[in-house]
Parts: sequence; C-alpha cells; structure tokens
Amino acid sequence: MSSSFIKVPAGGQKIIPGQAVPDNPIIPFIEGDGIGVDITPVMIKVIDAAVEKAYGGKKKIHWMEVYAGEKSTQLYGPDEWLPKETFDALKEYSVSIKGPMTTPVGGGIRSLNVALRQELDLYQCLRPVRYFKGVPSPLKDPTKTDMAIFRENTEDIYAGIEWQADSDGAVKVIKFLQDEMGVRKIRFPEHCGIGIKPVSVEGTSRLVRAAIRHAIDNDRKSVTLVHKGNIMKFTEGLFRDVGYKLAQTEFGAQPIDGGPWCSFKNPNTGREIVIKDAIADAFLQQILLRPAEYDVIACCNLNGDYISDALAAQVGGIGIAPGANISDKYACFEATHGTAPKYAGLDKVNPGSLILSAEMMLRHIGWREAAELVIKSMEAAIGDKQVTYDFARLMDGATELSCSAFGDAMIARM
Ligand SMILES: NC(=O)C1=CN([C@@H]2O[C@H](COP(=O)(O)OP(=O)(O)OC[C@H]3O[C@@H](n4cnc5c(N)ncnc54)[C@H](OP(=O)(O)O)[C@@H]3O)[C@@H](O)[C@H]2O)C=CC1
Ligand SMILES: O=C(O)CCC(=O)C(=O)O
Ligand SMILES: [Mg+2]
Repeated sequence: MSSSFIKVPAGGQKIIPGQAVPDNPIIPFIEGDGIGVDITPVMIKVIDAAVEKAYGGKKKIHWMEVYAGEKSTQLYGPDEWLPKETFDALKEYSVSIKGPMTTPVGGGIRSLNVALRQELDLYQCLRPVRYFKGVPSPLKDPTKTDMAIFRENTEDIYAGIEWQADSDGAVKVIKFLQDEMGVRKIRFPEHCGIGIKPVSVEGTSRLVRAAIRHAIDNDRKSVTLVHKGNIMKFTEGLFRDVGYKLAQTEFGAQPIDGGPWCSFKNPNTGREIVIKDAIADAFLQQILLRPAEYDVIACCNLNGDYISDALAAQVGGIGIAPGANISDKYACFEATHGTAPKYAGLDKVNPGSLILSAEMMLRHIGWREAAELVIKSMEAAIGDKQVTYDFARLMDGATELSCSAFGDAMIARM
C-alpha cells in the first residue's frame, strides 16, 4: 500500500504536545462505519458553529479526514482496514476524533477500535456520565448519577489474545496448560477456544494514577476500584491491590479503620478523597440503587465496557454518552456507542454522543468557551423537547427530529 488519500488542509497547523494549541489546529477525523456517515458531519457542523460563535473567526478547526474501517477498504483496497498513513496522521497531529467502527462477532477482523487504542497506547478510556436536565431516564432521580469512568484500555481479555477452538494454537496452549502448568480445570478441553487475560502492575498503575489525579483536579469525593478480584485473583485482584497500594505510596492515602479503604486530603481543596473498591456484579446493582455514592470509577477493560453502557442508560442511553481515549501524548475522542447498523444512513440517530465527545476535545485543547456553548445549546434543545427518536419515544410531548435537524436545533440555540 503506497497510495495516499489524506489531504492536509491548507492554512492549518499541527497541535504539538507540550506546546500552545494554535488557533487553526488540524484535527484528523475518522468518519466511522454505520451511523458514522450520519453523526460525523453533524458533529463537525455543530462544533464549527460553536467555535465561530465563541471566537468570532479568530479560531477555527481545520478538519482533516483520515480513513479506517469500511471506507478505508473502499479507497485503499479490500484488506486495508487501518492504513499506515492513518496511524501516522493520528500520531503526527496528536488530537483526533473518530466515529464508531464495526467489529464482526466470531470470525473476521479483530476490533479496529481496540487496535487503535493499543497501537497509540491510549491507555485511559475516560467516559464521563452525567445527567442533562430533561433527558428521559429509568431512575427516580437521575441527577444523582454523576461519574467519570476510567477504563483501562490496552490490556485484559479485551486485548484479544485468544485461539479458535481446534486451531493449532488452541490445541497447543491447552496442552501446555495441562502438561506443563498442571491445569486440570478445563472442563471440556476438546474443541475448546481459549483466551488469555493480561493485567499488569504497570498498566494498572498508570490507569489508577490518572483516575486519582482526575479526582484531585475535579474535587471528587471518591475513586472506586471496580473488579472481580474474588474470582480472578491474580488479574482483577491485582488491579484492586495495585490500586490501593498506589493510592498509599503516591498520594499518601491512609487506611480507614484498618483498610483496605483508604483516604487522603485533596492537596488543592483540603477535602478528603476516599479510595474504595467494589466487586463488579454488586457494583452494577449499586449504581442503580445508590448512584450518589460513586464519583470516579477505575476498572479493567472489559468491566469498563459493560459499565459504560449500563451507566449511560441511567442518564438517557448511549445516544448521549461521550468518551476519550487518552495517552500521555495523544488523545482520540469517540462516542461510547457503536455503528448501530440498522440506522445507518437514515439521518435518524442521536449525534449527541459524538458531539459531546468533541466537546471533551474542545476542553482538552483549552477551548472552554466553545465547549460551554455546546453544552448550553444541547441543554436548550433538550429543554425545548427537540430531540432525536431515542429520547422522543420516552418523553411526553417531544418533537422527534432527525440527526441533522437536532444538530441544527443546537446551533439555533447557541
Ligand atoms: N467504539 C466503537 O467504535 C464501537 C463499536 N462497536 C461496534 O458497533 C457494532 C454494532 O454494535 P451494537 O452492539 O449493535 O451496539 P451499538 O452501540 O452500535 O447499538 C446498540 C443500540 O444502541 C442504540 N444506539 C446506538 N447508538 C445510538 C445513537 N447514536 N443514537 C441513539 N441510539 C443509539 C440503538 O438502540 P435502539 O435499537 O434501542 O434504537 C442501537 O440499536 C458492532 O460491530 C460493535 O463491535 C460497538 C461499540 C463501540
Ligand atoms: O471495538 C468494538 O467493536 C467494540 C468496542 C466497545 O464496545 C467499546 O469500546 O465500548
Ligand atoms: Mg462498548
């Protein structure tokens, strides 16, 4: 593959990590599969309008399309799902945004989303979950759900280290486990797929460190380590133990009543931050019944995937659930939801999740005034009951708007 399809927009400048963000940054975007074709242009239109309104033309994003997923196979060739020039651009321009990408179940290609996170070492998946006034919710008081999920984004069973049943690899790994590791517990070793779950001290430490720093910077009351460490002792249990240890060694947390919960004073505000843990199954009921008790959540990759969608449902669903994949150098923003294939091209779905992901991106580059306009206009559109189908079907007296009309309704309210 040597073709280049990326056109660098004239008049834009690179964002260079550690340097001031230029007023004319080039931001690469991946349109995404499925509903990507609907939500990505609406996101761009809304963000451009907010930036224009906030800065009167002094600042402007120069969007640069880069290709991955189905669109990339159409351009570069049938097996080119994530071309090298896309990776290179995401690194070179350091801040980017992407639509969702399809991953087939069972066979076929491995997740391009996971590949991107791993290749760019975007180890923090930050998914804030909070309530917007007027949004339909199954909870009596959805305002109590206000959490920031820090999901480890590069390891765990999600890393996709696994072998298909009956493949040479599966047979070999199972034989190794039985013959050399003394494993007797594989219930049906014949015709058995097998996977590996890596959870490391280093991977856990950097994620929990980011979660605790977020709690400090945002004056949150607690960080909860969510895990299934009673069952998977040396992976999820490690996650919990390393998290507690790090809170003590790096942040000076002291055990509460003999531990393992511990706490320290926020150096900025003097208020106490509690580090606690919860076993994942119980946590999933606690967030519904006692959401006010949770602030910042730190968890392994797979648990974070489940928790993200479950928490999103408490405050309106994945149509309005934003996210960011962050490393120490790069950031790639993306919605929590996927490609919702049955709605692709219908101009129907909620673009809110990708728009709010872009809002996080605006804050990330320090364009707070534009970010606030995005929030204000979304609240105003929802407050006026001008919403997409997902909210309209749950709200009395709402006007159902198309995806693009919802974007326009936001712009009209900036
Ligand atoms: N980061 C990424 O790129 C992700 C990619 N995926 C991939 O997406 C594909 C489809 O996955 P699937 O399990 O169907 O999950 P999706 O998140 O794509 O969709 C599930 C359901 O969520 C609702 N939904 C999703 N997006 C929106 C939106 N913007 N507005 C309103 N409602 C929305 C719809 O509910 P309803 O039917 O009730 O209207 C939809 O049917 C898979 O290949 C999966 O691997 C999945 C998650 C993340
Ligand atoms: O990569 C995928 O297809 C799914 C990813 C996903 O569900 C997520 O990151 O929340
Ligand atoms: Mg998911």
